[in-house]
Amino acid sequence: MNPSDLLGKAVLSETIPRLELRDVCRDYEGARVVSDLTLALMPGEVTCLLGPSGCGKSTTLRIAAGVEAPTHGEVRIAGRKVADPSRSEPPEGRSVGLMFQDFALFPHLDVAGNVAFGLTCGKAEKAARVSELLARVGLAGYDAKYPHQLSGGEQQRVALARALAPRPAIMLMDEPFSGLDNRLRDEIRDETLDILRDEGTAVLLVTHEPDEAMRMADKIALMRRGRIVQVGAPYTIYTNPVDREAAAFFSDVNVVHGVVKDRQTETPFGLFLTPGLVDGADVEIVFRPQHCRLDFDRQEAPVRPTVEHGVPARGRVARARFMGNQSLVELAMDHDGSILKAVIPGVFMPREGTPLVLSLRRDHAHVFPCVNQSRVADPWERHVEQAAE
Ligand SMILES: Nc1ncnc2c1ncn2[C@@H]1O[C@H](COP(=O)(O)OP(=O)(O)OP(=O)(O)O)[C@@H](O)[C@H]1O
Repeated sequence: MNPSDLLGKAVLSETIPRLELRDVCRDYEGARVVSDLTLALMPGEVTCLLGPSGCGKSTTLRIAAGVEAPTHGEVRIAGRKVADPSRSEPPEGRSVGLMFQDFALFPHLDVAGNVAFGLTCGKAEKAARVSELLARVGLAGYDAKYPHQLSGGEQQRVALARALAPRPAIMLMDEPFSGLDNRLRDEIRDETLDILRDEGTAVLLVTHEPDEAMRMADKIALMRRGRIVQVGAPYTIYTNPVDREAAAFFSDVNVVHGVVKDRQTETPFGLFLTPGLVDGADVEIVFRPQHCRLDFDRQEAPVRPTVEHGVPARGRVARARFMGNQSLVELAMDHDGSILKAVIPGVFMPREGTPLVLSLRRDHAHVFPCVNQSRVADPWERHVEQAAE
């Protein structure tokens, strides 16, 4: 059976989202755990719902699967409404494949029985699909083995074959690789992705690991406290974070504080333009340790400011650690004693107390108004203009 059959003869279009969540909310005991969530998954696209523990990722996935109903909003599959607060079709009618961390193969069924479990076609067709899938996941000839005779990675492959068997239009995966050790995880993750892409399945993968999302996703939907705060390609999300918290979700960040004056902000690293913000607004300049440069502080040949790296600021080494293929140097800054971190490729282990100058890639620095700033009531200029109208 193919996905079109499962969707009641609806033709699966390449231009209609396979899965759409529109303004979905979910309340538990009066508390809203998913808020106004809108998301569309296109065929063959892997979307990662990424966010910290408890932000509502699994709840969103369960609503997409049909295990739970939305309190508000609707779910559409291939353009057809399958759930709103008054009605929610069960998972069987949705053409969704499910893969969870606890992949729970049926222990009393052999591998072939597990893979064939969701198939309703004739015996010969079933056998053909099972062989095809076992070959696809690298387990040809494992048909008669039982789950307890398989390694964790092999069990995971069987779970994938089982989920793919009915050719679901959508695959919903909740931390499916977290039970595997690192090397196996990378391998299985990549293989799984290749298979899902080949099958043209739209994938929604829940994870709290930024590395996993960056590695797997065509599109990341970053969630926080029940809401999607940013959606985009991994590169975009990483290089253009929507705020400090979004930046800090992917790596350590350095933060330098400043106050807006005449649409710009003076810092020990030079001036930053801060258009749209009112005088007196507190801002933070956020940059990743990877985007820092360190130089020795030579009085006779001082480091000059450049367009790319701006003005260097002085500090002394507080700590240096070797991290494998790079070194992490923590610098106590002369201007305020704060610690800023720099990641330097290769081995760079200066002694504690060594004077260094730190500069940053200005094109990778982000300026955000402080979230809990107190100096002005509202940092945005437009509000002041609107109020004056
Ligand atoms: N059945 C339930 N009844 C009451 N509260 C629930 C229920 N399911 C989830 N919650 C709450 O909803 C919030 C979101 O939970 P959810 O499992 O969706 O988060 P998550 O982002 O997937 O977290 P994790 O990464 O830890 O699995 C949490 O505060 C959780 O305690």
